[in-house]
Amino acid sequence: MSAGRYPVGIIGGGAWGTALAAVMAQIHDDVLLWAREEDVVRSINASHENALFLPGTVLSRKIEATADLARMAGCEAFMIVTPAQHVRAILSALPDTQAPLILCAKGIEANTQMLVSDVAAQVRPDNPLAVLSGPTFAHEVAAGKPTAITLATANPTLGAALMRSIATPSFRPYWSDDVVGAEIGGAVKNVLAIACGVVDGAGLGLNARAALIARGFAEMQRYGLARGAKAETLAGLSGLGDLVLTCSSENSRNFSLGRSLGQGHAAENLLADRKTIAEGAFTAPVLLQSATDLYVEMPIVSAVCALLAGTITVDAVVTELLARPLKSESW
Ligand SMILES: NC(=O)C1=CN([C@@H]2O[C@H](COP(=O)(O)OP(=O)(O)OC[C@H]3O[C@@H](n4cnc5c(N)ncnc54)[C@H](O)[C@@H]3O)[C@@H](O)[C@H]2O)C=CC1
Ligand SMILES: O=C(CO)COP(=O)(O)O
Repeated sequence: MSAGRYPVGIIGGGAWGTALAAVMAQIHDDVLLWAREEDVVRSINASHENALFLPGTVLSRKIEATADLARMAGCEAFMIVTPAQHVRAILSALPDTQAPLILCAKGIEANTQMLVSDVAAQVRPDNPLAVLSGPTFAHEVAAGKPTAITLATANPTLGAALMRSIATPSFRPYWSDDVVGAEIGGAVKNVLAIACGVVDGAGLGLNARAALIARGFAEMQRYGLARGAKAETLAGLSGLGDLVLTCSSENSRNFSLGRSLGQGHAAENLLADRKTIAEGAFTAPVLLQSATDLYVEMPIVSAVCALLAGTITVDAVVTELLARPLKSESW
């Protein structure tokens, strides 16, 4: 990539877009971040903090925020970091560009069952695509803590160029040619993190959590392989790696949503009160529908859907899962 004023533009000023801007500021002189909220733009430009979505992290002065998408036209590559359900709209509104798009949302589009890369390929057929996904809590990445992540793109030359433009001494991408696998790992683990949070909130113990991670991973593999993912991608950073991270920490919004469900709070109230995104709540119903269409069994995902819909209690869901017919552990 040739030198330009903004080597990488970031679209989305939530916690993750802001953390990625902090990473980019370690290696690039100017970083332009588009945020939807004027408050976020003001907070970043005036106080060098994203007080709404990543409070407490002091940001580099190299980061400039804007609410004007037209300003992003000169960027040589884009990180698309809005929630999955808004990627279609934001890509449609992006200025005319043929720059590579690095897709960072973790989810599946409601109604269409499309992965974010499918949406991007449909809306922006002329832009090269890559997916960035892995075990990456935003506040740790923004603080410069060591992090490894999958950068998936079918084109190895593009993969190498993008890795060079985003890698820092503490942020290490690994290339994969398996875009579908990288996306499915990130989308499915969010739903499984809700389930692990439920186990924690209901006080079901660490054995149950380990069982849920292992059986949840079996669900991720069944579904991923049915959609064309490679097994090794699902077992890598963007699959198992991210599953382990988000299933074991209250820092995960998905885990903490599940924890409150497990403590008996109503899903409707929890979702209405949220200021930040718990992607798993949006992914769960479309994932279950997609799995059903593919004849893939996903009992844990199904249980999360029922809990989110408020159609079952935690006690009943646990009884149901444990009462399933005894079967072989492989699949
Ligand atoms: N926070 C994290 O640690 C990580 C998050 N991700 C993924 O990044 C994506 C964004 O998550 P966060 O930055 O954490 O979100 P956040 O919860 O910190 O912020 C919410 C974001 O949603 C945006 N938003 C809300 N309504 C919108 C609309 N109608 N159109 C466009 N944007 C809208 C807000 O502007 C804001 O950027 C999600 O898919 C998430 O799974 C991926 C890796 C790590
Ligand atoms: O995806 C993440 C870490 O890799 C963030 O997880 P949550 O969205 O559950 O907070």
